[in-house]
Amino acid sequence: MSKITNFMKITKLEITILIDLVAITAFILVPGSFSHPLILFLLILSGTLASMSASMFNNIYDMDIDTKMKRTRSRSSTLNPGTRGLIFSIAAAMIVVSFVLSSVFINLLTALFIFGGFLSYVFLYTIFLKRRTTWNIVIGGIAGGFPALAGWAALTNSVSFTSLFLAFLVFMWTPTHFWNLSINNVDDYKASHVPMLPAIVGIKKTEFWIVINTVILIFYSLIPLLVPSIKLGLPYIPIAIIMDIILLYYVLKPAFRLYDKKYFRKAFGFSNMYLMILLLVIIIYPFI
Ligand code: HEM
Ligand SMILES: CC(C)=CCC/C(C)=C/CC/C(C)=C/COP(=O)(O)OP(=O)(O)O
Repeated sequence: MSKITNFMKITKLEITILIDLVAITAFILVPGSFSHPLILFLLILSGTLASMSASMFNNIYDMDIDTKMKRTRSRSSTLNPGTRGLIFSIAAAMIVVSFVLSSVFINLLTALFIFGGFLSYVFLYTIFLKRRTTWNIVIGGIAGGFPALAGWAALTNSVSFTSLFLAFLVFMWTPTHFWNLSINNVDDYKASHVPMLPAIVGIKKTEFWIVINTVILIFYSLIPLLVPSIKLGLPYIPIAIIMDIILLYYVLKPAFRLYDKKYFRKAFGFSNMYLMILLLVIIIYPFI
């Protein structure tokens, strides 16, 4: 049992679940989506394989720094020089199966969007940006937008204002999501020379940029009020306003509590809740 749980650790399954929820949300928003359960199943399967594969390649590439960081060093029990070859082969097989399944049984555009998420996470973020610039997670955050484009394209073979809105919502959400977490691991990032924002500019400046990014995210989340063609269901706006207010409370609190790291951890935790609840409200509405 521990072999399976350890293997799941290097696939970052908890992240993949929220990534899948992004794709499912975009899929559900397409009129008539309920009559295509098989396409939805294939979308989730292809996206899950790609996301897990990307996470495995990320962990293989980051083996040198992951052993130096408290949060990630336990991965070496599963991923180490002895198992790297096997895990590389499994990850490679997963992304190939993902691309074949999505391109053959859904459509090429969806397969390209899923593959785009894989490429942007593995190459743009992990290999090119992560160890070079404090903009790493801002630009690398586009990886999280691809599932929304894939979810809409699975049934329409196209892009829309709605799928673009969802893609950029995840993109805008990512810095608030990750910078709160990174503050709790700032010493790790300094030790491994990864230029995450708090490791370079300090905690107070990072809190400033978290608040700025969150204010922009809040205004962005309410854009459907101004763009009628982005139809997310009646409950979206009122729930978004409530979630925006609570998110702002969580991201401002550290500044009023002497930048105590536990409040950044709470803000990180709520940021995941924030995105999950906004997505679930959109998914559940058509069923009520
Ligand atoms: C470049 C963009 C991103 C970065 C750098 C990032 C970074 C991280 C890191 C370092 C963790 C902690 C993982 C661990 O300790 O094992 C994490 C957790 C997580 N991330 Fe992100 N993330 C990004 C984008 C996303 C996206 C797009 C999603 C989903 C839409 C997402 C969802 C999650 C979830 C659900 C967790 C687990 C939270 C928990 O364990 O409670 N992340 N992220
Ligand atoms: C459609 C598709 C495949 C999309 C992929 C999107 C995706 C998996 C985004 C997640 C990005 C992420 C968790 C980065 C963290 O890596 P890190 O190296 O900073 O985290 P670590 O230090 O925990 O390894």
